[in-house]
Amino acid sequence: MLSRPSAILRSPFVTTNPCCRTCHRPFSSLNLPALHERGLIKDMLPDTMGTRMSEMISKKETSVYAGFDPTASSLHVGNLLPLIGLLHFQRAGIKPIVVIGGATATIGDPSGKKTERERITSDIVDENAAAIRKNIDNIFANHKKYLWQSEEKLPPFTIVNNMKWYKDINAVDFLGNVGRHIRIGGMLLKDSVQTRLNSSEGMSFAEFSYQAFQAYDWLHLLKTYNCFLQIGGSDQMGNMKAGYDLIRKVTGDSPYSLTVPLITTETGDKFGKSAGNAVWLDSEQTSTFDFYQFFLRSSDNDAAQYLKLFSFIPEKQLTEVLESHHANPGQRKAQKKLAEQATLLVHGEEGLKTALQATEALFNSSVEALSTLNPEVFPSILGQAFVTNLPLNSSITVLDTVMQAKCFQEEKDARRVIGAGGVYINHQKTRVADHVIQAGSHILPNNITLIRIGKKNHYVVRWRS
Ligand SMILES: Nc1ncnc2c1ncn2[C@@H]1O[C@H](COP(=O)(O)OP(=O)(O)OP(=O)(O)O)[C@@H](O)[C@H]1O
Ligand SMILES: N[C@@H](Cc1ccc(O)cc1)C(=O)O
Repeated sequence: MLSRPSAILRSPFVTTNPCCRTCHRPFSSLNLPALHERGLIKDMLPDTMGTRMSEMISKKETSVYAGFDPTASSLHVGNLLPLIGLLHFQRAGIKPIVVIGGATATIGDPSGKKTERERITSDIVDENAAAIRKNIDNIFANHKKYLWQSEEKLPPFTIVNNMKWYKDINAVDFLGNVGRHIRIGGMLLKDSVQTRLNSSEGMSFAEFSYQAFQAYDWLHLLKTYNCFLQIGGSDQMGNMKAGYDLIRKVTGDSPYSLTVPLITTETGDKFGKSAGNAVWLDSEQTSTFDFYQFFLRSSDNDAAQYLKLFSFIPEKQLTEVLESHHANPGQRKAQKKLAEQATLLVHGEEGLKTALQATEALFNSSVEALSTLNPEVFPSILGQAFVTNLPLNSSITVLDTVMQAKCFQEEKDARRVIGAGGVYINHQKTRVADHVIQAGSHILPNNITLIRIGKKNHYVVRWRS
């Protein structure tokens, strides 16, 4: 589910290049109206793009940035959207900068939070920063390798931790040089502040000051990388406005911010860390298979919208996919294309191959696909807890196997469900608990056994001789 892009009837852009609706190459130069049409742009500040900014973009006189606080050990699907925004700019020859908020993570962004974040130690922040740097590196590398079908060279991207500049600025200098340009009135008006001030918990000075740090980041990037553009989720507009005001005040120049829509659940909650419903980009936390399945399971409406947001497929091809999908929705062509493109971006060709093979093996009941999967990939497909290594023992029974694989807590439950026909071994129903496990039928050539309880609970045993 996605919050709808705000309706902007009149185009808010000064168009410097024509819409590439019919071109086959995906966005050879930045086409903001086309991105807007795709639903990737929710709001803008200022709310129209002036001639000067359009020119800076077309002459590539600016870079563009988005920031991510390392408050978890992986990014998630929601964070993908600002990154995809950066990639669209990179495709147009504009240098993308990713800020990892090593400093800001210790302060805690109050945007969209009902309560203050727990303080994280700097050791954990450093570990998280290294982990999300890997996510980001992979995404840029996969995009270049699998999704950029052009001879043109992409400009290099930069990842920078904001601790790099904060470690050299002391509090007195920060307040003296930066704080004096930021007006309390504007800070108080932010939704993130108002919500907290009206709550029983109130707000700490640290969280209140967060917007000043994000504002200064932008000023610093403007001076260092000529960065006039910032992208973030729509919950970031308040922080971006603080940066916009600071830059105007200090430099007299006008920067520009764009927000992407927030991906939400059916109940309207933002997909993310705090909501506890994240689909992680790190395959140790959400397997490539589950990642693929998340997109494959989306509703027809979401799939149509997500394809525009999460893929780089040009408009014409997108229309073809959707027309073909609507002609026969049962084939789920839109969902398959979406899952394929998002998985390629995050997990590359290898990840997509594993996800497709696992889908065949688990959901399309293909014993052949199951037998050709590398036993080492099962922990990443199912999760470590659902994979058990067992010694090959000539007299082990079906009952022993399901108990040792921790499919049931009590033997009596295992016997009852097996007797009722609820246990499948390598997709074959098995009703006899005391049958001895046989190589060939129960144990596949890759030395694994797939156990399914009911419709969708999968366990794997890897046999070791
Ligand atoms: N569900 C989402 N849809 C679109 N953008 C998102 C989503 N979740 C986060 N973002 C964006 O990703 C960037 C980094 O977000 P952030 O580090 O705050 O992640 P988060 O998951 O929102 O964390 P938390 O839930 O702890 O606030 C921000 O620009 C934010 O707006
Ligand atoms: N405040 C952003 C992360 C961020 C950090 C530093 C920045 O300069 C920009 C963005 C968030 O929590 O989502």
